Amino acid sequence: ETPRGTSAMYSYEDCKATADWLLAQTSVRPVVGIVCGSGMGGLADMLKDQVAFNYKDIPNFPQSTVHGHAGRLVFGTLKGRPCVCMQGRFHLYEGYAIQKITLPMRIFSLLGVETVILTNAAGGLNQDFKVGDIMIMKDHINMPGFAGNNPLAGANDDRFGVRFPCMSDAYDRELQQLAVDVGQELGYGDFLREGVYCVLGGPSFETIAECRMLHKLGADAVGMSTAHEVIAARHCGMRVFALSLITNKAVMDYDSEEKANHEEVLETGQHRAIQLEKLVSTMVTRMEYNNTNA
Ligand SMILES: O=P(O)(O)O[C@@H]1C[C@H](O)[C@@H](CO)O1
Ligand code: HPA
Repeated sequence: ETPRGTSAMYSYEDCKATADWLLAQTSVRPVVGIVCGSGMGGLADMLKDQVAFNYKDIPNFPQSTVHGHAGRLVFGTLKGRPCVCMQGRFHLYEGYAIQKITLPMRIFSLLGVETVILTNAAGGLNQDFKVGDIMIMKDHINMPGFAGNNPLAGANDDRFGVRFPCMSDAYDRELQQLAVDVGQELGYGDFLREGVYCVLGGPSFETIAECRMLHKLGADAVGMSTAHEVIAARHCGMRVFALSLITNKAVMDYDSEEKANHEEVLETGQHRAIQLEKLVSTMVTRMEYNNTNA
């Protein structure tokens, strides 16, 4: 009998079929996979010689339902490096099973991707953070995971990875250092930070008491994505780098007039778009790869 909540929802063969379908339609053999956060879809426009697929046309793929997430998988090159970019990601609050949200990571891996760069919009809990800051993720707190909502729950297929993957090394330290170095060179020192991201289920934004609690627990930023993708990506052995754009300050004070809203999130994305693109594209050109295509 299939166990409850099984990750066998998409078997290895299903993922392989989707990857093979994509590989048959493009000559790009991506070594880097990029995931665009809310309002950061412009990252995909950096790719040259694009071959793009609407999610609705890709076998087994879910659909994007959130404003600011276009729903296209874009292949192309970034300064000569073959890349694939998700212009739109999936979230728990859209009603998808967690295995469905993270399916693209397994497909990335089967496409030959070695390194995943994930971006997200997040609320700043750290009182030193300002709107527009870019936070290099050094770690995460997976709140839904505490309640058993982990993308790896269910039968494990060893062809993807081991039953109990380590997460203390989830965020590649060399890539974090590379981001610091590139950020300094580009003159981004004033708004480049590092910190811990906490994922919640959403879609409601946090209460004041929740924000205070998360901050006390060690989170610097709060959002509704990324950590699940990181777990799935690490499970299948890809290197991970992630960053949060602080699009709003989490409301921590009962006297505050601030109210979190998705429009502000998208607007902040627009303001920082150029710098985000420059940071990511420069990092991609400086990374080391095993694949000879790169
Ligand atoms: O896909 P990300 O994590 O960037 O999206 C964040 C979380 C919610 O989907 C939305 C809230 O404005 O932005
Ligand atoms: N909370 C949760 N998710 C978010 C936020 C926030 O304040 N801002 C952008 N995504």
